[in-house]
Amino acid sequence: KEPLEQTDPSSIPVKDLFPSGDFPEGEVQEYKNDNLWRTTSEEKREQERLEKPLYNDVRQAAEVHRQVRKYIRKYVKPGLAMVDICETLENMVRKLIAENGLRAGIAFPTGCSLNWVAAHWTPNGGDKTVLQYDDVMKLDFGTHIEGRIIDCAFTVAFNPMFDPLLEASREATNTGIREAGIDVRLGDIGAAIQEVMESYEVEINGKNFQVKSVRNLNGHSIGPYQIHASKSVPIVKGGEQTKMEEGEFFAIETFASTGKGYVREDLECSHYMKNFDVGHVPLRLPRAKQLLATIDKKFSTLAFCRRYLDHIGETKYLMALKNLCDAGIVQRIPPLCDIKGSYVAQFEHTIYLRPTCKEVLSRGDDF
Ligand SMILES: O=S(=O)(c1cccs1)N(Cc1ccc(F)cc1)Cc1ncn[nH]1
Ligand SMILES: [Mn+2]
Ligand SMILES: [Mn+2]
Ligand SMILES: [Mn+2]
Repeated sequence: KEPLEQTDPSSIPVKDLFPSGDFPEGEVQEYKNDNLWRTTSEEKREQERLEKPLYNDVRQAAEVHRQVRKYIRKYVKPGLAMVDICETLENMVRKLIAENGLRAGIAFPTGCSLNWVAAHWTPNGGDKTVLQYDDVMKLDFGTHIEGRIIDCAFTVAFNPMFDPLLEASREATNTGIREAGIDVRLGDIGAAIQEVMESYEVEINGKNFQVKSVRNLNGHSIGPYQIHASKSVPIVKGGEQTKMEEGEFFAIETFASTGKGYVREDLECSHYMKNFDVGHVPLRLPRAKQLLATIDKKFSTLAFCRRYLDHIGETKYLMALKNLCDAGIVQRIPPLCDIKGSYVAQFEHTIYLRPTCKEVLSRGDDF
């Protein structure tokens, strides 16, 4: 059967567009250097046939990501409230992914960090922030099917003076993706990313800057229901000798800055996430006990934000949430900021190191 046509704005769940259950493959890249044997190995091809259900889950999540961002790019304009941008995006993800509890849905809070805020900012309820013409907004959102997460981000700026800053991150991210591969040292990827990043200079409001790669932000490996697994992918040169391995998912993301190229925690926290390696903890405080039960049921180990607690009907939860954080059960993930007045751009894709090739799962015709 032929895939059906999506409406505009999108309304049909992606799984109904692909009745065969086979979802579009991402961009396939061959591994560099001596891994070319993998492309033709019968054993490796057989291994992939056995992994087909996994590929279709994560490819469905990737197709949802592509369709949502295609609509949102047209929708975002100066003058829109940040809350409206996030809720429009989140409602579209819920529809296109056919949200179903912990089996299919939003994977983490919609990052819409502005200007010198690099990551992990989303408005809390009641926030009045409005998007401006001169803003540099990083839209970083996640989709998942059965806990298989697509973590993918792009930057929106209306003023063309920011184009070279955006291009620096976009080219650096594509360089990181090309360098990635089985047995590649994470530190070597960081060096390649930094070299591209620092080859850019930008003029903003009459001042010249050499673009810096933010040295304390990283890409990361991804596991089932675990947005950051054990490995970090540096975006500057350094000694990281750990290697990438077959069968791993990675978020390759870079951050281009006109500031210090170094971020610190600042502003009110919105993002939270259960610690992956914390088991069952007996709690006496009734509100904390009830909130933990809700988190376990609605988010499990996926990251969430205050607006998501509002969305499921939780109220007056801040003290209980503080209790869970102080007990080490939930971690705060605060906004990460370069110096005030600077600008940061980001591009991010999720890749999978398949037995026969590297698949850029979230690649679209946009970036
Ligand atoms: O900075 S991270 O915490 C990190 C941890 C280890 C290496 S990188 N982080 C993981 C994450 C944390 C909270 C989220 F809601 C979503 C993701 C990277 C990231 N943020 C956005 N996209 N990707
Ligand atoms: Mn991300
Ligand atoms: Mn990421
Ligand atoms: Mn108990």
